[in-house]
Amino acid sequence: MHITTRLEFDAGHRIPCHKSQCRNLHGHRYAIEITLSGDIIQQEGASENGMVMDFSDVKAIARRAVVDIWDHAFLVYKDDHTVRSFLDTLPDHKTVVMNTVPTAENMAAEAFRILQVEYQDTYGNHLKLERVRLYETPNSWADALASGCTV
Ligand SMILES: Nc1nc2c(c(=O)[nH]1)N=C([C@H](O)[C@H](O)COP(=O)(O)OP(=O)(O)OP(=O)(O)O)CN2
Ligand SMILES: [Zn+2]
Repeated sequence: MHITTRLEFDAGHRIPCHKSQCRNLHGHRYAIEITLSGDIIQQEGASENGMVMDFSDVKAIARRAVVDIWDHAFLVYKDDHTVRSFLDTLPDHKTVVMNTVPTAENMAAEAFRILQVEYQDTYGNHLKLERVRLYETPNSWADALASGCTV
């Protein structure tokens, strides 16, 4: 069985060497979808009975490990020295320095890497993170998959 839940957040970024508009500082209303697989829990009387994992628990983990860190932050590539220097001048600014250029692909890969270890199989139901889908706009997204082909 597969389950998916979705969270949204706002963040700023730029793609420093982009051929067009995306080299400018701008922001998105991002959405992140978390897909887990596992057996349906069969434990009479348990809160999770009939579920792969409680959606609220899936979201709480994603919020703590990724969404709350990226929300209302500016995501800056570590080698984007111009913007990093500027951001450093802003007192108490929420800046997240990324090891890769903050494209949808790299953000999906990074979120997958972070979340993979967060979803623990506490019911012995083979719980596994299968996919992180990161929407940069309503029309464009990237998938990081457990198979590793896009991570
Ligand atoms: N493969 C990728 N291509 C682009 C990315 C990316 O992360 N991966 N990012 C950008 C820019 O960040 C840009 O902000 C988004 O580009 P685009 O989809 O063209 O934005 P629009 O607002 O024009 O989207 P519409 O859906 O057409 O309104 C560029 N490319
Ligand atoms: Zn963008």
